[in-house]
Amino acid sequence: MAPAADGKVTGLLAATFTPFTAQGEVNLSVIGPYVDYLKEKQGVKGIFVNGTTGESMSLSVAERKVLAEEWCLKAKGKMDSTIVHVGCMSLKDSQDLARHAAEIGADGIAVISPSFFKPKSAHALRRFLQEVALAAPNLPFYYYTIPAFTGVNVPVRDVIEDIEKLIPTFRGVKFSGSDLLDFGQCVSYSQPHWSVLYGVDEQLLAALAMGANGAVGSTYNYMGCYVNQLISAFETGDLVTARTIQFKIQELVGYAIKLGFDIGVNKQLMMEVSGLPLGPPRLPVMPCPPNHSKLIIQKYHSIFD
Ligand SMILES: CC(=O)N[C@H](C=O)[C@@H](O)[C@H](O)[C@H](O)CO
Ligand SMILES: CC(=O)C(=O)O
Repeated sequence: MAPAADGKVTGLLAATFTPFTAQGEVNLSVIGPYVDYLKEKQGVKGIFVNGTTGESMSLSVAERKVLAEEWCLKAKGKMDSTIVHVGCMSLKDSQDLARHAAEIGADGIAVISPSFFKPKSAHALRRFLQEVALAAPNLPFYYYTIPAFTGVNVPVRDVIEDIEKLIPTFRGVKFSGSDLLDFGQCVSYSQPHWSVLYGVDEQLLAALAMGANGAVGSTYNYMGCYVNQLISAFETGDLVTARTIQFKIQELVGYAIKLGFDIGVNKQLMMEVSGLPLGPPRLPVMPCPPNHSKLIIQKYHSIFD
């Protein structure tokens, strides 16, 4: 997946963690070194900020703005794409963040459906997305589905039907669900200038076979270098190598799920692998228990070293 000349997003994007101080305040000073780590050590060429992994729904709008600004600033000239997630429960907050993302030079915005008052139809969801997109009329727009978290199960294929008539800036989907029927139908309907990006890292290979243009995920923070090898192997038709790497990722994620995988555990793993001081997660997410962190990092090294 060579970078496309037309700005189309391809390859691997890391869904970044939000660095906090030990006291739980946003810690902007880590973002510069974090970008360098992703580029130099993980070979990651894009970032997806303030998403699920970044605990966006636990951040204030003001925090999301300073974070987005710092990520864009530090990623400039280093990352091929910086996508800022701007979805909120309130349309007004989402529009505010969308306008802000345009001002700070983000390469695109993504929006998750509101999940307290859930849209009851594809139409309602499309109208919400449209109103957010209109606040940043020049920015590439991505719909982000993550049904396990939102409880919103509107088929994405229904959301994207003739979507450019509503949202001329529509450029793709970040698909963090395991419904490969819906995913395949999105790829099959996708336009040449769209990117259909997959977000369930432990089954990326299946999505690549189905035609994914790229991947956005939390584990690319610390396994990006291996997943780049998986993608290259897939592209050269070496499915044996691609599967070997995918199975290693499944072994780690499967192990973490058994222990209780959440953003606290995931963030701890990233801190241990990268050495970056990312701080604790924010309540209600709890910090990773020290015994779990030890076991998971041992597992990581036993699989990848
Ligand atoms: C819930 C969540 O964080 N999903 C991420 C992206 O959407 C994934 O990258 C997962 O963290 C990853 O696939 C591990 O399960
Ligand atoms: C994983 C992902 O894409 C997110 O954190 O939003």
